[in-house]
Parts: sequence; structure tokens; C-alpha cells
Amino acid sequence: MTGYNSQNDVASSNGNQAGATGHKSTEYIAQENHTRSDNRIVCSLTPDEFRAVRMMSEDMYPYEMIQEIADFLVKGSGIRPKIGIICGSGLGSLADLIQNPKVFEYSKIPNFPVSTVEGHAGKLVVGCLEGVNVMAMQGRFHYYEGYPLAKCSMPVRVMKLCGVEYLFATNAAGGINPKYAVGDIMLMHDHVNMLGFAGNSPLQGPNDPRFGPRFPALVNSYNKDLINKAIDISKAMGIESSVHVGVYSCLGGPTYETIAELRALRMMGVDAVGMSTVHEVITARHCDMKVFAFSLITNKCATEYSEKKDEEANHDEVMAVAKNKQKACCEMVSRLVAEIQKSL
Ligand SMILES: O=P(O)(O)O[C@H]1O[C@H](CO)[C@@H](O)[C@H]1O
Ligand SMILES: Nc1nc2[nH]cnc2c(=O)[nH]1
Repeated sequence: MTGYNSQNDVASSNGNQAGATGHKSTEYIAQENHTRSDNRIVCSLTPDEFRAVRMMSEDMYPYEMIQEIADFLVKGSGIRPKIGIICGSGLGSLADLIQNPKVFEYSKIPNFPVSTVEGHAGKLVVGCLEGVNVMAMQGRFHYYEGYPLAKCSMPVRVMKLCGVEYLFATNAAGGINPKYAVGDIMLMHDHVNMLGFAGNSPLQGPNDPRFGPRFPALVNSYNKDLINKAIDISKAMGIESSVHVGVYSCLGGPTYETIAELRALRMMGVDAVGMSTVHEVITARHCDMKVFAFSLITNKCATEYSEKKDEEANHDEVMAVAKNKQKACCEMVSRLVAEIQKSL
């Protein structure tokens, strides 16, 4: 029994006899690691460990801190937005649709992270679109930038406390479904949370019930009514043949996928793959926002081995396709906002 033996090893390497069971209690180990003097607990972390713990807690955003950021934005813009938009790679022009914009650079917003990726300007734009107050993130935060998932999706909670009820999340993604072509739009109706499979979640840590429940359900996360409205809009725009409804998966990045990984994702029913959105959707659903999300297919993912360089994904291509297709994406978003406006 390997597990049993290894626990005995730990006990003997500490030079102490374990109890009758051969196990050390957690309490015993904890006491051993701290020196008590005058009723004070002296921290036995090394300076590096201490720094790591401090940095981890700096990445936690308590409710009050998020409220402060929201108050700053509402006060600074004089607007309580109803819809929050997250612009994907190269899709920053979605925020250019906003009338009478009040622009906040991320670096000027207290306690806000900064964008580090090309195609993510790092600005929050608040104003009016199709008669609805909206706020748009021109630039999102990705896990591969070094931000923990809770920090990547913290702005969604800021949106919530600003008054946002609907989240529109957009992204650039690789098309795995062989029927998808570069430039197509995939309306997300579900996701496969690969980072979640690996035990990572934006909701990790103590749960604050003011945001939502400890164990939120994620079935029906993507609002069916909004998907149907978007399908109708694509028909009205005459682009229905290049609009699909499918499943997105987020990997940690920043590497693009291997052929074996892409084949595995396809077997799991994934239609498009990226490095974002899922943790934002989880955070939005946790605090009961209605979610609409779409992927712009910026590249076709190869599932056959080949030496051809042009079959390898690259960010320049992603950006170029997003630039080419931004008009259609903008129209889809503004028409959907107009539909929501009718129901308000
Ligand atoms: O998901 P968005 O932010 O649109 O960007 C996608 O495009 C970048 C890779 O080209 C990655 O950041 C990936 O997530
Ligand atoms: N992971 C991933 N992200 C992308 N973003 C745009 N294209 C891709 C892709 O092929 N894979």
C-alpha cells in the first residue's frame, strides 16, 4: 500500500514517532511549524513563501473592493450600464459603436489589472448603444498573462455591481468543427471547461453569497432566447450560412493546440477552441447574469499532421481575420442590443 507507507516516511523523516496508527495529526504538524512566544504565532514561512502568499491574497478581490471599482466607474461616467460587452482579440471596434463614450484606461482604474496582449487595448468604454446604457471592455485578461482566473473574470463582477444584467462575451477562436470556415461566427450554446477539469475555477476560494451560491449550476448558461434572436439577426443580415451554434472550449494557452489535443477536443464535441471566455461566463452565471457569447472563427484547426507552415495558427492571422470581420460582428452586437432594448 504505497499511500500508507509514504505517510510513515513523512513521520520518520521528521524524527518523531507517529501515533499508534503511524499517522501524524494535522494539528501536530501545524504546531511544529510555528514557534509560539508570548502567545504570538511567529510565521515560519521563508521570505519567498511569504511574498507568494501575499501576492496570492492581492489577487483576491473581496466584495468591498469590487464595489469600490464599480462606484468609481458609475460616478465617473454618470451611467449605470445594463449590458456588459467583452471584446475579443481584434474585436475592440465593438466598443467604438458606443455613443457619448466615457473612456477609462485600465491603468487609471483603481485596483484594475492591465492588458498585455496585442489586440486588447486596455480601455473600459461606458456609454449608450441602441438606446441602452452599456459598458465594454476593450481588452480582456487571460490566464496565460499570469493572472489567476478570479482576476481574469473580476471585471464581470464589477459589471454586475455597476448594474449590468446581460453579458456579451466575444472571442477569436480556432475552428475545430470541419464545417466551419475562417470568418464564420459560432454562437456559443455550451462550453467544455478544460481548466475546470484540471481543478481550476474563477470561483475557487471562499464563496461570497452576495455574488452567488457556493455550487452554481451551469446547465443553460447561454441564454436560448438571445441565441434565437441572434439566429434571426443573422438571417436578416443574409449571413446565416456562415453562422453556427456550437460548443467552445478554453485551454490555458498561450500555446496553440497540438494535433493530438485538437483531435481529443473534437472527440469531446468541441467545435471551437480559444483561451478565454469560459471563466467569464462562469462568473457571470454565478451572479445570475444573462449570457450571450460568440466566437469569430479566425483560423481552421488542423487535425492532420502536415509540414505546411500555413496550417499553423498564429496571432497575426487571428488579428487580421478579426479586422476583416469586425463589421459583421459589430452589426450582430448592435442589432441584438436593439432587440434587448425593445424588451426593457
Ligand atoms: O479569446 P480572445 O481574447 O478573443 O483571444 C484569442 O486569441 C488569442 C490567440 O490568438 C488568445 O488570447 C485567444 O484566447
Ligand atoms: N487556443 C486557441 N486560441 C485561439 N484563438 C484564436 N485561434 C485560436 C486557436 O486556434 N486556439
